[in-house]
Amino acid sequence: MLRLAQTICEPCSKDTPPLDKSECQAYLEQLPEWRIVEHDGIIKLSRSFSFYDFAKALTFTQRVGEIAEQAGHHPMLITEWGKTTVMWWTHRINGLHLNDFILAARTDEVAE
Ligand SMILES: C[C@H](O)[C@H](O)[C@H]1CNC2=NC(N)=NC(=O)C2=N1
Repeated sequence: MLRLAQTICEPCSKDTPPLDKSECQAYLEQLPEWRIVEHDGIIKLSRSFSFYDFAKALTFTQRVGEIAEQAGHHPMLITEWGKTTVMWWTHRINGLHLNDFILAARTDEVAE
């Protein structure tokens, strides 16, 4: 099984089909803290990270923003006192793509 965090994101066209449930479940084995949720009618990858205070949550938010910019693939970030919630999905296909799982794995790496 590929190590998600080290996998290179791949180009995604609007005709690319979203991953199906079994594909998502397979990738999710490497992301035990993440959940697949339906939010605004779209299937997304979601995880909340807890922090000591708002400043720590904000620092983490900035780090996730940096890996998103590097990859050209961006999450929804909800930052509040002591917590940041990250949701990944691919807008272009209104669903989940391998890139979302890669970025979720990289998100876990910057949380440490
Ligand atoms: C033009 C730009 O590269 C595209 O709009 C990118 C930007 N970041 C993105 N992020 C996510 N999550 N999904 C996308 O489809 C997407 N598209």
